[in-house]
Amino acid sequence: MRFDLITLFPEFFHSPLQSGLIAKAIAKGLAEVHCTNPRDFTCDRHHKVDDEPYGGGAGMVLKPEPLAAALESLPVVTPRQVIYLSPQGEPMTQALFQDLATSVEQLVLVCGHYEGIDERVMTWIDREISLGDFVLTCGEIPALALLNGVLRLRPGTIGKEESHRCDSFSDGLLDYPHYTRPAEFRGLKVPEVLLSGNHGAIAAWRRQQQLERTRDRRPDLYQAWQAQQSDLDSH
Ligand SMILES: CN(C)c1cccc(CNc2ccc(C(N)=O)cn2)c1
Repeated sequence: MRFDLITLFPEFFHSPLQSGLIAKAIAKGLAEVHCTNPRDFTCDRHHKVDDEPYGGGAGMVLKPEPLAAALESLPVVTPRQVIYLSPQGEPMTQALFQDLATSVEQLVLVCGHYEGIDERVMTWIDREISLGDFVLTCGEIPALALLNGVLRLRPGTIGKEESHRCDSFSDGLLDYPHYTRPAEFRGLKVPEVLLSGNHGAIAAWRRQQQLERTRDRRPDLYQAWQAQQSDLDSH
């Protein structure tokens, strides 16, 4: 899978792409990541990439020419999606990551800054996606999150396929609590059932934990899950 990051700050991505499972996936050739800086596509003496908004108002807007030139400079690998990260986009979810991980071979991620990009650049954009309902100084952080979440789902990135199965959001419920050695830590014990070796009881306890935690912490997810359950029951 090829990721093209359109960013004014390519150095932002250096360290995150050199550590952890993402670095291993890149080293294994599961993905290649390229950064393209719109500033390299400016023609004026000052390498201007932003300008004041027409119609007035605070902040700056990214100019269309450097962005469009940067986008047009990229190799095209199909199937591809050109994604713009902004607070106005569709929210990132595990389902969205699953969709992207299985449907494209190239992801172009356009990282906005300031107040955003000139609307005419949307001609080159297929999809607008948001990390959540908040504003950051840059689109690089959401782009890194999306790259991470999508690459993680590609076969081979995280060893045991098993670890996808229990993703918090893959079955619509939050995850159950996890424990590891020692069995007692500062007087705090591991729930007996987990030490029992009774796999049926363990699975039941974990499911119960998922339901309780989702009900208590995320009533929105819990209701969606209940609705999905009644759909399943009625068929
Ligand atoms: C309208 N505006 C302020 C703006 C528009 C575009 C980009 C940026 C750069 N900042 C970002 C980018 C994405 C997200 C997100 N939620 O994904 C949050 N902040 C800001």
